[in-house]
Amino acid sequence: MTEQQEKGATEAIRVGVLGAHGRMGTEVCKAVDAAPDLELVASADQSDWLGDVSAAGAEVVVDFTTPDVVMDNLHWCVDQGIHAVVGTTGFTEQRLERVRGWLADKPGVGVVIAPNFGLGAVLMMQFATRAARYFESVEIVEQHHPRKLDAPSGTATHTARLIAAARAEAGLGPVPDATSDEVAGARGADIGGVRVHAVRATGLVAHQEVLFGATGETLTIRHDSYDRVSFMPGVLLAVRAVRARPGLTLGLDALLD
Ligand SMILES: NC(=O)C1=CN([C@@H]2O[C@H](COP(=O)(O)OP(=O)(O)OC[C@H]3O[C@@H](n4cnc5c(N)ncnc54)[C@H](O)[C@@H]3O)[C@@H](O)[C@H]2O)C=CC1
Ligand SMILES: O=C(O)C1=N[C@H](C(=O)O)C[C@H](O)C1
Repeated sequence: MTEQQEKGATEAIRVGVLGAHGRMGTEVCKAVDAAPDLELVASADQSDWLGDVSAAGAEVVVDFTTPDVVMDNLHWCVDQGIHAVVGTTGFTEQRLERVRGWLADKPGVGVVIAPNFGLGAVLMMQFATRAARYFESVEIVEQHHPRKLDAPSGTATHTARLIAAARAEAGLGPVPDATSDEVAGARGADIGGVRVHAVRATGLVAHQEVLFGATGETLTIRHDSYDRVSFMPGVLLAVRAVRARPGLTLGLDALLD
């Protein structure tokens, strides 16, 4: 039996990829193509017509495009009744609310949006959330390749929000910081009271450190993606799960558990 016949015999999930020519999209196409239970039916980039993706029968669309187009893509998917797995960054709380609104009108459709599909990165965020209540100080340093469009990264932003929520729940006040005289930007961005610093350098892929401090000790939690294949197990996990998860799933945590 050929691989194609095998896929047909087991009713493979029909997958379309948006941003297919990009760094992530290229890897996703390869990973979907290599998975015996998935079939790559459409691979579209910015000059392609989205109608071709639905015409090809995609049941699940994977989006790794850019923050300025992802909302239109996602709206289109939900409208068409196509499930979506989204890795593209730029999801503010307002954007997530809009997605929830679209999904309310399409109760059968599932959307998974994950700021990071690396399983190690998901664990790094979980460990950081767990540690947050025990340390009065915390800062995040994210490091990425220089072609990244946004800063701070989606992962760092999400981590900062998780830590801020854990600190608030534990009744911690603001982090101690006497700095009042700074060159603009020297102390990084402030996300929910957590300072986030973004480094861009050739040779990097995607890396993050969360530095906690208390009297007499520090704890550093670090994750490194050296290759974009590191995101693929998480992407495929979401592709396999999304059809059975109507509504919005934020992050991979629920899928891992
Ligand atoms: N959640 C995660 O685990 C990860 C998320 N990302 C995020 O994914 C996004 C893409 O990252 P990269 O692949 O590095 O970027 P990239 O720039 O290499 O790829 C983006 C691709 O999207 C295409 N594109 C632009 N507009 C489009 C449209 N309207 N329809 C279809 N395709 C369109 C571009 O032509 C390009 O090929 C970024 O937001 C990045 O931060 C990246 C790595 C992991
Ligand atoms: O642009 C990237 O490369 C990455 N983007 C995501 C982010 O902004 O967090 C995930 C990962 O860090 C790689």
